[in-house]
Amino acid sequence: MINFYISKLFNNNYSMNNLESYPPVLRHLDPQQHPSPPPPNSDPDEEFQDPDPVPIIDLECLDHEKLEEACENWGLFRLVNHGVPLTLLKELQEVAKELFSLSFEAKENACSDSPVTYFWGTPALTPSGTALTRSPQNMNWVEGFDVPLSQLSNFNPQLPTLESVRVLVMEYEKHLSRIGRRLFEAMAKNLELNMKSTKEYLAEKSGMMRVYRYPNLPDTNVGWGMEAHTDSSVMSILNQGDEVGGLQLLKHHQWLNVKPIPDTLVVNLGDMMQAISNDRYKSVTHRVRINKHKERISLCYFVFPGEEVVIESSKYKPFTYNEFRAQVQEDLKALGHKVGLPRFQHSHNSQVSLL
Ligand SMILES: O=C(O)CCC(=O)C(=O)O
Ligand SMILES: [Fe+2]
Repeated sequence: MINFYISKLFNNNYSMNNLESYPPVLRHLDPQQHPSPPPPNSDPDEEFQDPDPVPIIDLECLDHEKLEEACENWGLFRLVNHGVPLTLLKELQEVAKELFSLSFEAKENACSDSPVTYFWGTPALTPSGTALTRSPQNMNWVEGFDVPLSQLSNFNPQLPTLESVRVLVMEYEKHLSRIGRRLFEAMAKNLELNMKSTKEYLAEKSGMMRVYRYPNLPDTNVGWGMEAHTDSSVMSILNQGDEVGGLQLLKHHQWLNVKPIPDTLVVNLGDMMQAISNDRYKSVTHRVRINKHKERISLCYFVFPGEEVVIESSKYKPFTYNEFRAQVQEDLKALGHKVGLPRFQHSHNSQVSLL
């Protein structure tokens, strides 16, 4: 009976096998408390604006003015002509899907004693990779793998699907570190940062990768795939496939759906870029909504500054990424949410000391 309820909760084509591939907490949804709403004629959550308003940046013919406008007014843009083979983007989506569809226990076992961390319910991890526990009400409807790129070449997973992910991710990393560097150099030029600091800002091995799966649920009011947040990175480069939407960004107090478009990547700026640019560029607030009908796979590559590089700008006290990350962890533990950049602003000193 319970199994019947649970499988009804998920999509009709949602087999028990698939359900067992999810972490138990993502299966426990009480149908009495969360009755499914009647289907609306049109669901505003799933509508995309036409034409798509998100700025498009062409990496092959980089237009500095357009890039500047996107960074200042959006903090997010779509990247085309990025040079990542379409087959690689698709293969990554497919192999990630295959990995997630393994049983929960198989995924847990594959990652014990491994540099890759398997997590669920929150994207907030400690530096050692354990998920920071959330109360069930604040749970994010997501499971994922945290992939430390610097350790991948010595990693020898027993699970064949994880090995396929490793091989593809190593190939993908080459492309994405090139893209991250190229974009950062163009932004640094626009911001007239001196070249010495530009080279120092990005660490040699500055990337990190996360692979996510968001379940589909008929009642999307149960919560968020990923709640509203800003990224702590310099920038984040997202492969959200070409089928299932879910990413939303906040612009002028309104949430806007970012349409999945084949062969494009989505770049969003993070807190470090906002600080480096002295608030000229913005770390965009975004979130992921749950899709009623289809589960969603996304792969996110994060570009970080060197951990000990001091970020200096007039609006912020000098700080390193290590200090920023430690503060975020402290706030998550103490307050349950990230405070982020305001902690480091000159003008917020007095307020922060009262907290
Ligand atoms: O899955 C997505 O589309 C976005 C993920 C995200 O925002 C993040 O990892 O910070
Ligand atoms: Fe994010």
